[in-house]
Amino acid sequence: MVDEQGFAAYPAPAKLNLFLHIVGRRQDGYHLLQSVFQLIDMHDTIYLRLRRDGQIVHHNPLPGVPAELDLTVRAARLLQPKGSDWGVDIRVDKRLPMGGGVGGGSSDAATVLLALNQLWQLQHSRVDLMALGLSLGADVPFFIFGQNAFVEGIGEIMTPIETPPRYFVVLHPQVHVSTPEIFKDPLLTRNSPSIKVGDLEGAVTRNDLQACAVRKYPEIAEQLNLLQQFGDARMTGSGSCIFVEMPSQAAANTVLCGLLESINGFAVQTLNRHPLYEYAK
Ligand SMILES: C[C@@](CO)(OP(=O)(O)O)[C@H](O)COP(=O)(O)OP(=O)(O)OC[C@H]1O[C@@H](n2ccc(N)nc2=O)[C@H](O)[C@@H]1O
Ligand SMILES: Nc1ncnc2c1ncn2[C@@H]1O[C@H](COP(=O)(O)OP(=O)(O)O)[C@@H](O)[C@H]1O
Repeated sequence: MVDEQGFAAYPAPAKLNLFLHIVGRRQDGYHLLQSVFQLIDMHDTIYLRLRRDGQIVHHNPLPGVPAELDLTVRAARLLQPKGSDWGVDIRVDKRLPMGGGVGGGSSDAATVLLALNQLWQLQHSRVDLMALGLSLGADVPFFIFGQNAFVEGIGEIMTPIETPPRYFVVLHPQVHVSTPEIFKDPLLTRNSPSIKVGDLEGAVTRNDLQACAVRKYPEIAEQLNLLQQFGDARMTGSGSCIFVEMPSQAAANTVLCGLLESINGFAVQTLNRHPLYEYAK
């Protein structure tokens, strides 16, 4: 678990939004959504090493993200008790597409909160960590919750749901979708009917953000067309990643192998629980 430099490895898994409906808007302009968040086995790895000088040091900042703005560093700062001599060295092995709608940054932050809560012996409850996480991003509480969930509000209301094991092909069109721009689109559907968790089975679902993303980014439309030959392909979150269900891991791999080399994709399997689920009580 601990490497020769003293770093321990912690996984930060991705999610897919199996659907995403916009059902209203708050006074502050934030949109109210309903979505099923599904954990998948594609992940970043966060390496952490304890320090006792109170410093939080990021050893390999991501291109275009200064260390102080990285969600891992922000999560550690948020958790660090005032005046504490607990510190940490951070390294991130980034595998998840950034700004791809698979929640990579949020999951990195959640993993840091879960791991440091233990390493720094803080004993915050899961609920407290979720509340702290929400100030870093709307998806962070879900990863701390650690179970597949029907998610409402702006991401803070969660009902655990059982989802069957499934396989997906996930493609990453090489475009950066601006989340605020999509939410500002005058053509965005903002009044999808609200559904109840008990009515999920058999409900007709979609991603309401997808139509706006497809209009603005032809690369997403092209790759959606490509995946649609295999099933009900759709976008996750505010994009740009898209996904389609496959009957098996082998079938997902076969589809990936048949794609042009210029297309970036992954074959993934669902997770039942976050790998660090037991880190919070
Ligand atoms: C829609 C989701 C679903 O998972 O997309 P992804 O981030 O995964 O793609 C998330 O909830 C995204 O939430 P979050 O990650 O906090 O979005 P941000 O980039 O911080 O939001 C940027 C801007 O989008 C708008 N915004 C965001 C979320 C929301 N529920 N309503 C909004 O209106 C706000 O104007 C906000 O300032
Ligand atoms: N550790 C991190 N990993 C990814 N993105 C980060 C991280 N820290 C800060 N960010 C910023 O957050 C933005 C959104 O990241 P990400 O979570 O990957 O997108 P999404 O929510 O669409 O999945 C990035 O474009 C980047 O500027």
